[in-house]
Amino acid sequence: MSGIDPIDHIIWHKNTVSKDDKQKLNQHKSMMIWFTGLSGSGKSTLANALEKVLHAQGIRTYLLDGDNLRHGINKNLGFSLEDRQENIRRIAEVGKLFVDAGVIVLAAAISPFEIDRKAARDLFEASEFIEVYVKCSLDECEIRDPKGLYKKARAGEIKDFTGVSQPYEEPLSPELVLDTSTQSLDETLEQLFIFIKGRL
Ligand SMILES: Nc1ncnc2c1ncn2[C@@H]1O[C@H](COP(=O)(O)OS(=O)(=O)O)[C@@H](OP(=O)(O)O)[C@H]1O
Ligand SMILES: Nc1ncnc2c1ncn2[C@@H]1O[C@H](COP(=O)(O)OP(=O)(O)O)[C@@H](O)[C@H]1O
Repeated sequence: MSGIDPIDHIIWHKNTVSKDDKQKLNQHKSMMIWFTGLSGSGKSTLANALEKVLHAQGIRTYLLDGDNLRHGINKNLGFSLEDRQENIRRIAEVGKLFVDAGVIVLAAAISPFEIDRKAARDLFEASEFIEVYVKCSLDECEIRDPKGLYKKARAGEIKDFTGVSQPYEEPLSPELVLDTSTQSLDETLEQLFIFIKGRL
């Protein structure tokens, strides 16, 4: 290796139509709302419910769901620590493009490691990244088991399963914590909507 990074020869070209211009056209700010939590905690349910409310108010949104992206852009990734890191990196980078396009992005991914969530956060301006910890006890997630995955993980049919055979690190300083073990969907959605409305 020559020691010269190819990135040294790639110069950033500033786009003529800025993020600010796009936000003005949309008449709202753009941001990344990042949902993290155990499988079955309620990330997808809450993200879909919030998107529906925002969409009904004429707000431009896009939902990046970890499960869905693993059918396409992330289909070559598994659940090792390295693959999860790359999964989060891609979701965050794609989300950044949407935020740049003036859109409110909702990303729902387990994102179990603080270091990967921090790397995602660092791609955005401070006010643009809202980390929502969808908090739910492992016991309750296992009772819900909406996809039957905990049962399979306990039976040893799925390895590296978050909460069972791989850790979930609770967020250190999320913007919002929603406790779905003790509160209904309507209650948690209301808290979330009030918080986001204050940032629009
Ligand atoms: N080993 C293992 N561990 C955790 N989850 C697993 C695993 N294998 C498959 N699944 C299913 O994949 C969904 C998690 O994908 P994510 O992209 O959100 O994961 S991560 O952010 O990279 O940790 C997760 O979706 P949710 O249940 O919606 O969280 C599971 O349905
Ligand atoms: N307050 C709540 N918020 C979100 N989901 C909840 C809540 N209370 C119960 N649930 C239920 O928990 C399950 C969560 O599933 P899901 O949204 O797929 O989780 P995740 O995307 O985190 O894997 C759903 O069946 C949902 O109806």
